[in-house]
Amino acid sequence: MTSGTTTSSGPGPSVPVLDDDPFSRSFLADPYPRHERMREAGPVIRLSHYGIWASARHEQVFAALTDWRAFSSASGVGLADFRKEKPWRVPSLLLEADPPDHTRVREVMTEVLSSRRVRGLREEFAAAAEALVGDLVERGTFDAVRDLAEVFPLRVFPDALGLPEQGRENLMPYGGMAFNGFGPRNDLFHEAMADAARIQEWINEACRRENLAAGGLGQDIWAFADTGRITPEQAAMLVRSLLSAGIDTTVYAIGNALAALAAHPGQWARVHENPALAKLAFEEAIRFESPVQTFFRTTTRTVDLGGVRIGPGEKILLFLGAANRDPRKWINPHTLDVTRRTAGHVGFGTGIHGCVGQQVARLEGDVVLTALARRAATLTPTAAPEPRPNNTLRGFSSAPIRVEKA
Ligand code: HEM
Ligand SMILES: C=Cc1ccc(C(=O)O)cc1
Repeated sequence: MTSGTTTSSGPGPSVPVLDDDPFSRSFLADPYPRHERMREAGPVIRLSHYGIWASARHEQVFAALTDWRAFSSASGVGLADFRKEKPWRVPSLLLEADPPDHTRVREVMTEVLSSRRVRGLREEFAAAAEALVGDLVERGTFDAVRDLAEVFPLRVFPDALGLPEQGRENLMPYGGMAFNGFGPRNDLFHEAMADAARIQEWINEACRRENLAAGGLGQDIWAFADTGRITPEQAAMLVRSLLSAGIDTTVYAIGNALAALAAHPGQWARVHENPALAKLAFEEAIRFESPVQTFFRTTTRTVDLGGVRIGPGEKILLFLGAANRDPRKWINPHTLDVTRRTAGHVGFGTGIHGCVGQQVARLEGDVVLTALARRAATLTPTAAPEPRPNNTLRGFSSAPIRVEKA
């Protein structure tokens, strides 16, 4: 990292240029000081390593996410510009589309993942959380990631989706392909894609109507194909969206929440005293250690963002995790506070592409942290969490903890 030089972007003020590589292992291992440098450099900056624009400030990230007309998703929400290069997979009908194409399939997915439908999952999710957490607390020491964060979502979500038991070991690797696939073709990308053909074959099979159990979210999507609201091809692609976004995100989020709460015993004490705080604690953990750190947009015309003029067809990297720690928006942003008012955080994005599965995610976080709050008086890290580098996701591959039974 060298200090930024400036370049003019036209009549506006000169724009700071930084040479950080936000997808390097050093950056991913310790992003927060780098975020601070980018926020302090200006509302919008240039990252010369990739020749892209970027913002790490809440105001500009929020503005870009809500202005889908000027900041498009249809050219891809990763570094790759779909107008210039072939995507590694068929683009998502939701994530990588703009209105009007996006509108109808988003309406269908919103109905499939309605609050009422998600409430109907609570009993089963809570029972699974109580059983798993009960066993782990009896053990006294366990790995919050390997034994809980990686186990619980893979136990409840594929069942809710209606996936067959066979082959579920492909789900996390496929999420790894999706999330590393938003980055540059670095070693994280190539490692994730090592077995791509076989895994994509399994995913395509898993999306077929005949392979999805009755009563699951997958069949709920397919039912819309019978109404003519969507085509069968679209139904399969929407199931693929759930498989892409619905597993790794919650695994990383639950792992991050547990690691953060173990590192802040005073905050855990508050949740243990009042398990109803579990839901808030999970939301604050998503702000504090955002599982989804970044997404790109592509400008559709000359735009002014934070006083900086950006021409059409430009990639801009939005640092959601940095926006969630911007001192211009948050008081004591680097402090975990389970009673904080987290409204406005962009951990689930915002605007028309805001996370359509966030109620499922919140349910998973709530039932796991509630089950633990009732049983564990204290959480104590027994070793530092092991970072798990990923071009888009921030989280850990291991977070060993000891719990004191309540
Ligand atoms: C804590 C867990 C999760 C986090 C942090 C998260 C984060 C996000 C973010 C930041 C976006 C916005 C993408 C953009 O603006 O380009 C998004 C979109 C999306 N999420 Fe989530 N997500 C989570 C869990 C889930 C789950 C469990 C599902 C499925 C049940 C899901 C399905 C989706 C889909 C389909 C989209 C695309 C929506 C659209 O483009 O209209 N996500 N998510
Ligand atoms: C937030 C991540 C995300 C990843 C993939 C998809 C998709 O494939 O539609 C949606 C959201």
